[in-house]
Amino acid sequence: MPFAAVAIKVPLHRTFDYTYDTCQAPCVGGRVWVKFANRRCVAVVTELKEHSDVPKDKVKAIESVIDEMPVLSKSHLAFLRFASQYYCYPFGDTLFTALPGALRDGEDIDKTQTPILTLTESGRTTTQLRAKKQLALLEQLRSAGDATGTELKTLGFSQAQIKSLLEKQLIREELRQDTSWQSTPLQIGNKPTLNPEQATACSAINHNQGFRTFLIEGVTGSGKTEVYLQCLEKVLAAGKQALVLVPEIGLTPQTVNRFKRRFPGLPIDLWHSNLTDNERLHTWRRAQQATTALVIGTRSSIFLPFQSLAMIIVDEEHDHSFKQQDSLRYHARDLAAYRANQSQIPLLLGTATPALETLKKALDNKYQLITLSKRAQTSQDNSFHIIDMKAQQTQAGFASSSLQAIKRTLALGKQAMVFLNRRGFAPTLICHECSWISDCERCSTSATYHKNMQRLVCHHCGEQQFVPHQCPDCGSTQIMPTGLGTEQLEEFLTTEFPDIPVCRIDRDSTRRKGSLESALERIHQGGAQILIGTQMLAKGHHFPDVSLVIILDVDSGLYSCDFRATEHMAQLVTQVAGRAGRSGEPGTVLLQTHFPEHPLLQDLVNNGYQDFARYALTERQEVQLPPYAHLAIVRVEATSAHLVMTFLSDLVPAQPFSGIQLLGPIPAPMERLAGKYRYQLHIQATQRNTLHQYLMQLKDYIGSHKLATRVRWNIDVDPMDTF
Ligand SMILES: Nc1ncnc2c1ncn2[C@@H]1O[C@H](COP(=O)(O)OP(=O)(O)OP(=O)(O)O)[C@@H](O)[C@H]1O
Ligand SMILES: [Zn+2]
Repeated sequence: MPFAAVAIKVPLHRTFDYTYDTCQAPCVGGRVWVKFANRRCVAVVTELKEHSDVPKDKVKAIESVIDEMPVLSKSHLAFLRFASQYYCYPFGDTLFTALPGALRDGEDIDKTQTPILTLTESGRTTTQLRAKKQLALLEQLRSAGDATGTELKTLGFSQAQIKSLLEKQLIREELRQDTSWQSTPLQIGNKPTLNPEQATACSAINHNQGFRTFLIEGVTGSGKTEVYLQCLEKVLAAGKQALVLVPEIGLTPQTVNRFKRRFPGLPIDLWHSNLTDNERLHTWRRAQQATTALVIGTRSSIFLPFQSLAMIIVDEEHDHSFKQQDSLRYHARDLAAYRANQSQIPLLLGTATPALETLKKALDNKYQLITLSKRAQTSQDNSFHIIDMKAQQTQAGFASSSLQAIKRTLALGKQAMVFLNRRGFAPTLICHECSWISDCERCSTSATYHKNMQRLVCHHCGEQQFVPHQCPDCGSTQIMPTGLGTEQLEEFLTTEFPDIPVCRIDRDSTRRKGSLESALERIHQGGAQILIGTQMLAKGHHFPDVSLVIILDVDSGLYSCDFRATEHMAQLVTQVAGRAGRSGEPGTVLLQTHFPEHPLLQDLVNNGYQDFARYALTERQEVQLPPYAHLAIVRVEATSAHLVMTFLSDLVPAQPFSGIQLLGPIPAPMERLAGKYRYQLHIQATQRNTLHQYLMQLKDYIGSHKLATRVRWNIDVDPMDTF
């Protein structure tokens, strides 16, 4: 009797056997409907076989077959199996995480047409429209060609604007048959001549055959993207596909347009969290059928089933958004390395501030290191200055010299950028009389004061409270905001510089759809302005007019309990600083700190990230922390602290396991979050294999533990932080 082993979306580390009818045979990698625990659900066939260990009278039959052709190829299944094992996450869950929603629900994949928006005759000539944004949309189609709804939405246009233009018959939707693009010669838009360093980089990459990882360590603005573009040229001209992974906030209109303009007419698809199920399905299918040439996407695009993938690029590889922080806790960069190896293709990792993991592999010659040491459009480097904040008179957190620097910059018609990685008005309210603090009721942290909203908001659990007029403890009316947030900076700078437009970019100011895009557009129009932002403003943007950058708070990064905090601080400082002086004159970067003599800060400022990172690596080696050891964290939470402790203590074996160091159970740095108590067990090993062997056993042990269903637990392999 023939059997099919199938994966089902359940939190179990195994597949399930079903029989099937040979006249309607399933295929490996195809979907079927099965009955599981009295529920009808979609399953993916992972193996067809002649024997099963399930007793004959217990085994059920597949209800019906959905796909005649696999939706997941054998190699893709192998890739997902690897991801499941590596991240200790159930195979069925992993597989269903990778599939787009429509396929998870059993929908048909058999669509071969994509809706495209194109200009009508009158759309081509219209130059007057009352709605500016609609006019901009027409302009976009005129300059960069037809586009899908997904693309336009990524570029900051709304569904309402599209609809309105459709009604005015200035654009129309055409269902276009996906055709092969491989047979038409690749068109290439205007491009600069590479400088010698870029040319060396491209030639090293283009001469490569098979799998190889390149780390392009290029200072900010050194033209890494240009290197990607010129390497892609070769791949795309050969009719092969490529994937460009970008950080969550890196998928800006600028980036997208740059790729579109360079390769006019080429089918380019975008992938990010804001797509509809249908849009995802389209891109999935276009990747699989090779009707798309290039996908630019955020982390989950690593799961797309390309038919002929020939290059993967991870831009800003150090960025934390490549690591998923819940369910399948994967790192897209690390999975990219597996996929590149599996497909025997090159992997390009680019950044000005490599993660220490990546840098170590490059220094160990596992990756080929390519350095771009000069900025592409200016010959000089930015100048850094440390401002000692000890005993300084400050105004809204600014030293007087910082304010003067802003004045000078604006007088020259340039832009100044102020960076503070904390949104809201102030991180706490404090009672002047009794020192009551605005704590979040559900977390061991304070709630941030948001003046515009008149609310206290916990940035960890999202809980909102009204702002009290009187101290809840002593009744005093002397409650004041303490500490700084971006809202406060905005209020202060708007009063200080009344004639100058001030633009704040953080998660609050950009919540409305399209608001980030329009803010970025305003900045790009240039002229004297002050930009205030959190890390949303730090990365990837090219603002030619910014000549001054002020970083207000580096100190929290110097003294944090997390071992990656200094690395993270240095990356952020370097990336933010890199926004200054990107064209013409070099920029000025001011760092305000209470610890001007701190050796890491000195190293960063005087010798740059490259030096800092190499020094930081020797520090990690001394204390045997990643990347010199491999780490996994078991995180457990429940409403009862006792339950969590009992469970975690039970995971610590009586006998030590050779090659494994355990730390814990210890409370998480934020012990209480959203009303739950959180504890952790750190598991560390010098050998990757030892760690994974241990985790395999541990995962099975946890799965069978009687308390496992009464707590929430997860295993985080290669965690990005210890919070
Ligand atoms: N060879 C070149 N000649 C002239 N201009 C160039 C050259 N290479 C890049 N540029 C320009 O220099 C600017 C910075 O280049 P690019 O965006 O590629 O740098 P990057 O290293 O990717 O930047 P980031 O710091 O954002 O990561 C861009 O405006 C780009 O068009
Ligand atoms: Zn909270």
